[in-house]
Amino acid sequence: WEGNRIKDINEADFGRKEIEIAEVEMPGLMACREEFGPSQILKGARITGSLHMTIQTAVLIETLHKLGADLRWCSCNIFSTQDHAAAAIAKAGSAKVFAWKGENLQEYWELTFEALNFPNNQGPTILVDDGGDATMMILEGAKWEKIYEERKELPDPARYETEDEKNLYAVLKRTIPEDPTRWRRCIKDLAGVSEETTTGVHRLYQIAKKGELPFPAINVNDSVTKSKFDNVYGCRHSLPDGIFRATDVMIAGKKVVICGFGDVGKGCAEAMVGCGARVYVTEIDPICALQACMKGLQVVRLESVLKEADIFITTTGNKNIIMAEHMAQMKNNAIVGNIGHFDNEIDYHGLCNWPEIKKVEIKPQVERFQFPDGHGIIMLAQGRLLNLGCATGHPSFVMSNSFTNQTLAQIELWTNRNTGKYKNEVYKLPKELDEKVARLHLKSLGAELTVLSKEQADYIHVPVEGPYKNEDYKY
Ligand SMILES: NC(=O)c1ccc[n+]([C@@H]2O[C@H](COP(=O)([O-])OP(=O)(O)OC[C@H]3O[C@@H](n4cnc5c(N)ncnc54)[C@H](O)[C@@H]3O)[C@@H](O)[C@H]2O)c1
Ligand SMILES: O=C(Nc1ccc2nc(N3CCOCC3)sc2c1)c1ccc(CN2C(=O)C=NC2=O)cc1
Repeated sequence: WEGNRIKDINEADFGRKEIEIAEVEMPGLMACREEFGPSQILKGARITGSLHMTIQTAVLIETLHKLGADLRWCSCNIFSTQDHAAAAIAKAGSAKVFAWKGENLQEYWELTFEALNFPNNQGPTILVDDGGDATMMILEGAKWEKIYEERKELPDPARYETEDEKNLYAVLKRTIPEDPTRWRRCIKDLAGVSEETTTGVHRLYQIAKKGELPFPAINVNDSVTKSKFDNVYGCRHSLPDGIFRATDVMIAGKKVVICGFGDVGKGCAEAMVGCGARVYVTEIDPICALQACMKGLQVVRLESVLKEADIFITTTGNKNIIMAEHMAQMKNNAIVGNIGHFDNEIDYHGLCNWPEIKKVEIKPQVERFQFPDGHGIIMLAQGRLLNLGCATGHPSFVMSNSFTNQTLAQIELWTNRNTGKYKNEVYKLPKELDEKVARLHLKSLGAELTVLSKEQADYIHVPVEGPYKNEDYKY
């Protein structure tokens, strides 16, 4: 399809049907269209997005488009694109899309370049990033342009360690000689970036700390209405979703171990209690452990429950939580899954290399590993995020909260591109906007907010219209 690079335009109608369903579940985005659409507040903006090309992201894209922006979009993960979502956006012309499920790394970086390459060799004027790859391409591109200007040659991409780096620099090596000032022009044109996740935000703070951030950045990840929704409510919904789709196991009456009792662990434990399980928690942090006790949960060491628990879920964001040695001691057909960090909470590699282990794929993303003694364990999503591998990630309503933050952040960056309000630093959205995101999601749930009297507002020292909490309030 002219100007797009997607898998199959024939999936567009299916995508459109799912987008229309998702819109009803994304009231915050629909409210933004109502409020900011008439004024075309993003008119003139060129937005590049590097964020999972899913049905929910399609609703974000069409919201930004309806606010007047011109968009080009790629995914931030080689597997996360839903091809029917990409096709629907391409067919509607809401954005030019450069993404398909199952990209290789060379394609991934070529597609990221395409998303950054507007007509007439222009770059974006605002950026939506998830994990920081688009930001990195721009910053590394500007760095390599200076090298090229001085030496009239560029380093060999093969010098880099990872396949990721090799492929990123291969794109830069090809494109810089064609237009040796592109990336510096892009930086000059950019009003800023709004970053979706912890990883990307961490990278931005590191760059800013070195004084090397050349445009403003808004940390969407740490909006309460983003992180609590992603971490607590998103996982509370999608953990059982993934387990049910993968195993059809009856959770009620079973012993479930949740490793980690942070935001994700709290959501997961609550879901498992709701399913009628007996829930055990492992923790390193005494405060989180005490919180688990206050919920009536048993705080244990993993080693103490290996032989009796039925389901083990890691949520720690740490590595080496469940090792092959642990799984060798588990009861027959114990279920093991991860919903925390990418793929190193569970020792999947060690399990695959256990002497005389037998691996049988029950169905995609569900494997049974049988030990020499005949007992086996059921591994979900190869130890990767089971809510993505075995289900469809977070539900639309959860993403509506995240993406309404993204939309408000894009408006902030664009409308303040010439006001000097934002310096080349990393900002969180003001609490008023965080509260606004929450407000935009109440009506569809039938919630009725109470309004403070002036006297009450003065009594608790807050404005009648908010913000209602101070910056370090723990929701
Ligand atoms: N799958 C998803 O959709 C999804 C969504 C949001 C977050 N996450 C990921 O989940 C992870 C956790 O996120 P979070 O917001 O809950 O973080 P968090 O820091 O709030 O919680 C992690 C908890 O694990 C505990 N922990 C660390 N090491 C441990 C160990 N060895 N044993 C037991 N407990 C240990 C910590 O004390 C902490 O309480 C992160 O990697 C995050 O990126 C995944
Ligand atoms: O990462 C995401 N998705 C994803 C899907 C499949 C997949 N398959 C993989 N592999 C690994 C190697 O072996 C083959 C299989 S990795 C992988 C990743 C992802 C994250 C957040 C949102 C945010 N989100 C929602 O949750 C809902 N809408 C959203 O935009 C989406 C996808």
